[in-house]
Order: sequence, then structure tokens, then C-alpha cells
Amino acid sequence: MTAKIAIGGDHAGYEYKERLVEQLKKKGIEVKDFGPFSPDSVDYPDFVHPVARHIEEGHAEFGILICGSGNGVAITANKHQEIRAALCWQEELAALARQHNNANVLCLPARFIDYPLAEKIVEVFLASTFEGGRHARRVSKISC
Ligand SMILES: O=C(CO)[C@H](O)[C@H](O)[C@H](O)COP(=O)(O)O
Repeated sequence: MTAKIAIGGDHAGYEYKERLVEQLKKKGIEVKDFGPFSPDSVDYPDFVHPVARHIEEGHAEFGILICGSGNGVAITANKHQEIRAALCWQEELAALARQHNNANVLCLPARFIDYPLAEKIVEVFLASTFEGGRHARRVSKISC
């Protein structure tokens, strides 16, 4: 797990983000935190677009986005051409998002999973690799 990570979200994801940043840094992973930096109510697109741009510019390989349901951040991130953001609430979904979809952004629903599970999902996402083959053909057809 040596990839550079960009992370962000909104107030609903703030606590998990703080804990994940600490956890990832402990593992020696480089993390760029795009906020928010307090639990005050904010608008998730203000934090998601900078994360997506950072990845599109090649400064980070993966992104982690956390909001209440995970949907707002996923919808926003997927507006970016180079982003494949996957909403995952189980470890297996995170593995499949990497293996089949070559997802480069993991979206977590903080209000629907407990923190230990969030940490496990992140671990699985980062440890899984794209399988290519038939999946590469499909992923290449996503952009419109
Ligand atoms: O983007 C979302 C929904 O798609 C997130 O779940 C937000 O965190 C949520 O909408 C925030 O809701 P709040 O009532 O303003 O805390």
C-alpha cells in the first residue's frame, strides 16, 4: 500500500475522515486532506471537486470521499472524466470496485457503517488490483 491518497468529504464524514487520515499516515501512506477541517455543516461539492482534480492532475492515485450516504460525493466525483468513484458499504464491494471497475475513488457512507468497517473497506480497496481483460474493455466504454 504505497499509493498517494487524496481524501475529503463533508461534515457527516468529518469524524471518519480524521480517523482514516491518522490511520493511513500511521501506515506510512501519503495523504492529502482536502477537508472539511471541522464538523460544521458544509456543501460536499466544495470538497469533492478539489479531490477529483488532484487525482486527474496525477498528484494522487486514489481518493477517499466520505459523506452521510456516500451518494452526494460519488455523484459529484463521477462528473469528472478521469474519475471512477464507487460507493462501498461492504469489503467485497470495495474489492470488486477495484478488480472489475478500476475505481480510483472510494466513497463511504459514514451514517450507515461503523468506523471499524470503514477502515476495513479502505484496507481492502487499497489492497485490491484491477483484473483487466474483459473488465478493461468495459471500463474503456464508460466515458461518453
Ligand atoms: O451528500 C449526501 C447525501 O447524498 C450526504 O449524505 C450528506 O452528508 C448529507 O446530505 C448531509 O445532510 P445534513 O442533513 O445536511 O447533515
